[in-house]
Amino acid sequence: MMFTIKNLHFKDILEIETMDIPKNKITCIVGESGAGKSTLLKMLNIMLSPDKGEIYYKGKNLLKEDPIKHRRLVVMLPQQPTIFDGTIRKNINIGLEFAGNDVQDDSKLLNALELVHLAKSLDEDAETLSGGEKQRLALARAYIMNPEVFLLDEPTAALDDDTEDKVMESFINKIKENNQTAVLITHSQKLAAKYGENTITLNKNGGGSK
Ligand SMILES: Nc1ncnc2c1ncn2[C@@H]1O[C@H](COP(=O)(O)OP(=O)(O)OP(=O)(O)O)[C@@H](O)[C@H]1O
Repeated sequence: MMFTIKNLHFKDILEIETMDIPKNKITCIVGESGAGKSTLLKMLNIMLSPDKGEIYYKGKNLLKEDPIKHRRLVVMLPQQPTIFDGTIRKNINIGLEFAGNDVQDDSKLLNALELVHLAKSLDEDAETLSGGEKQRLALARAYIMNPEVFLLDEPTAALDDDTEDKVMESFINKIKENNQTAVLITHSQKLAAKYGENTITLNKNGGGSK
């Protein structure tokens, strides 16, 4: 297992007796708005801690792990990713910089842009991109960090169906090739049916079920 959760409570939002998230699989988290999907994802990245209970990452208790080190291995793409002033190049490299890693050269950055189907120059100002283009830029930023696990919060919410399909297909093929794991929140039944190998449904006012 990549993550194991036991007896987790968080305010009146999450109550999860037990939950397993497998390694090398695509896990989709589904459930109505407000059910706590983003809250759960943030806990897997130590952005939030439960009031009670334990979360284990590869058998280690997350509450005892260094969040900075953990976030090199487990990278989160938030629902509304931040775009920084400056070029596309800077915006892809900035995740590596924040993690204290070396930046990548242009050929690697261009590979990442290609993977997310963003046909733009690295010198272009990121601020001028559309909402869906910014979302793909942030996905490229997560990808280039080469983590063990991707936590993706509605990564294709700003994309049309056709682009969503292209981006997810190449992204997921790549992470399969690299033996990586993904946990992905989605409202798209189509996406969950096509790519989900494991589905977790969260219900409002409490628990998770499988
Ligand atoms: N740190 C927090 N403290 C208190 N309440 C919070 C906190 N974070 C989120 N909430 C509340 O918890 C509930 C679940 O929020 P969350 O964003 O996890 O839902 P979600 O399932 O991801 O929803 P959506 O599908 O709309 O994105 C919401 O009612 C939200 O207001």
